[in-house]
Amino acid sequence: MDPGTPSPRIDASPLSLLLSLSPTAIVAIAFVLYNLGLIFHRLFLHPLAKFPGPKLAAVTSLYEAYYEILLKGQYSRKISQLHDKYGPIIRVTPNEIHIRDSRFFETFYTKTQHPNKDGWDNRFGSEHSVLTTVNGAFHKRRRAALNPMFSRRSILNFIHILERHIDTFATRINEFEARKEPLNLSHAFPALTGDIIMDYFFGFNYAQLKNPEFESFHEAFSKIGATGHLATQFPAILPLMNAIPDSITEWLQPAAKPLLKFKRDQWDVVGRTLKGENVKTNDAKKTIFQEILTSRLPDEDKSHRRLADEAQIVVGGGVETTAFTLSIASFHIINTPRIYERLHADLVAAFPNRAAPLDLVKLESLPYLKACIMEAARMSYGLSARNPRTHDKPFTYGGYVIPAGTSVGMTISEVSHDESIFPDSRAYIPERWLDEPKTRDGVPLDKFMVSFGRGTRSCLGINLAWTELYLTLGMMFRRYTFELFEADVTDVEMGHDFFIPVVRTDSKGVRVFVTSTTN
Ligand code: HEM
Repeated sequence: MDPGTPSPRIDASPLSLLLSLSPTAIVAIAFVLYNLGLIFHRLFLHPLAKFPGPKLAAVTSLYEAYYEILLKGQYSRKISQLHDKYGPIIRVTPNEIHIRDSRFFETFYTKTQHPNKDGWDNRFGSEHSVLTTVNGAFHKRRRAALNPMFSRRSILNFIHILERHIDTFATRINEFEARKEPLNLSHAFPALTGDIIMDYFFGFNYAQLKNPEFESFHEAFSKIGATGHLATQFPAILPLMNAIPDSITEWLQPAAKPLLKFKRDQWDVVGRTLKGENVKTNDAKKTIFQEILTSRLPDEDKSHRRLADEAQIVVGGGVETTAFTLSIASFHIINTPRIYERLHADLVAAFPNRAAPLDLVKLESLPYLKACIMEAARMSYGLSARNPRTHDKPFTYGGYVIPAGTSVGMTISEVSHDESIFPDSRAYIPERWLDEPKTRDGVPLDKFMVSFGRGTRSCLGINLAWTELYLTLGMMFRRYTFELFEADVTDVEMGHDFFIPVVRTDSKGVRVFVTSTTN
C-alpha cells in the first residue's frame, strides 16, 4: 500500500458490529442477554432475593421441573431436605416461598381471611372449580353455594345410599371369600368411593363396585396425575391436550379411558340437567348439582363449563383421598394383629349380632375405631402437593417480611411427619390418639391433624369422608378377618407426589384373603 494512502477506517462501534450480524445471531445474543439479566434480577434485585434456599431454585423453575417431571413427583421430598439445610423458610422457585413449621400451620391457613390460591388453575387447566379458584372472593361465594350440601345433616339424609354401597361391598367381599381369591383393596376402595361420590353429585353411579375388576377412575388418576406437573411448568399443555380427540388420547394412554368417558358423560349430564331433564335415578333428596343450580350464585357461575369443571374436581377430590385413607388403615390394621384384635373386640361388643346394620352414631362412639381413622388420615395427607396462598398484604415470618403478592406454601406431610409432634411418625400407632393426647408442650394433638387442610379453603367433604371411613372400616373389621397376600408397607406409602400421594408405580395393591368371622 502506498504509504501516503490513509488506511481504510474500521468502524468498530457496537451498533455497526450488531448490524453486521445475521438475524439469528442477533436473536441468540438478545436471548442470552435477557436471561443473564433475568438471572441477575432474580438473584440480587428480586423481592425474594434475600430468602434462603438453593440459588438454582431462585434462578429458574426448571429446578422444580427436574424433580417433578423427570424424577416423577419428588420435589416435596427435596423441599423437606432443603428445609433441613436452610431452615424453616426457603425460596423454592423464583417466585415462591415455602414454610415448614407445624405450629404455624393453623395461623397460616386462617379461618378469617380469604387469600388467593395461585397455580392450581394451571395444574388442573381450570380455574372454575372451588378447589382451583384463584381469587379468594370468588372462592368464598362458590364455596358458600356448596356448603349446605356437605353439612352433617345432608350426609345423614344421604346415608341410606351410602349404606347400600357398603352392603354391595360386603357382597363382593363374600364372593372373594367363596372363591378363595385375593381381593385387591386398593382397587375396591376407589370403586366404592367413586360410586358414592357419583350418587352424591349427580344422583346416579357407574356401578364400579359391581365391576368384576373394580374398574374405576383410580388407574387414570394415578397414571395421569403427573400431567399436573407438566401443566404447572407449561400451562398451554392442557388446553392443547383437550384439543386432541379423545380417541387419540386413549390410544396414547389407555388408562385415561374411564376418566375421559367420565368427562364426556358429565359434560352431557350437566347439559341435560341445564335443559331441565332429570338425570337423577337414585332416591337422594337432592344432589350437589341441584344444590348449585338452585343456589344464589350469579349466572356466570352456573355456566355449563364451570359446572362441568366443578363436577370433575369434586369427584376427583372425593375418590382417591378417602380410598387411600381406607387402604392405609386396612393395611396396617391387618398387618398388626394387636390392632386388629382390639378393634374387632370393640366392634363385637358394640354390635353383638354380626349381620346387624352398623349404626353410624354407635360407630362414632368407639374411641379405638376413631383413633385408627385419625392415624390413617394423618398418614394419608389428603394432598401431597404444597398448598399455596397469596396474601395482598406483606406478612412477617421468622424475621422475614414476605412481600404482598408472594405465593407462599406449606405441606401437610411435613406436619404429619414432624417427629417432635408424632414420634416414630412413619409407624401406624392408633394409640397416640387415645385419651385426649397432648404434645410434649401441652398442645392438644388434634391441632396437628391437618390432613383435611385448615382455614377457609379446608376440605369440604370432611363429613362425607369420615362417614365413609366409619361405615367401611366398621363393616370390614366387625365381619371379617384378613390375611395379606404379597403386600408390604410400600403399597400404602407415598412413592410419588402427583398432587395426591401415589404409591410406587409397580405396586400391585393391598391384596388380601378374606374369612368371615364366626362371632
Ligand atoms: C380422607 C379423605 C379426604 C381428605 C384427607 C381430604 C383432604 C382435603 C384437603 C387437604 C383439602 C384442602 C385444600 C386446600 O386447603 O386448598 C381438601 C379440599 C377439598 N375437598 Fe377433600 N379430602 C378428603 C375427602 C373429600 C371428599 C370425600 C370430598 C367430597 C366430595 C372432598 C371434597 C373436597 C373439596 C370440594 C375441596 C375444596 C374445598 C375448597 O377449596 O374450598 N374431599 N380436601
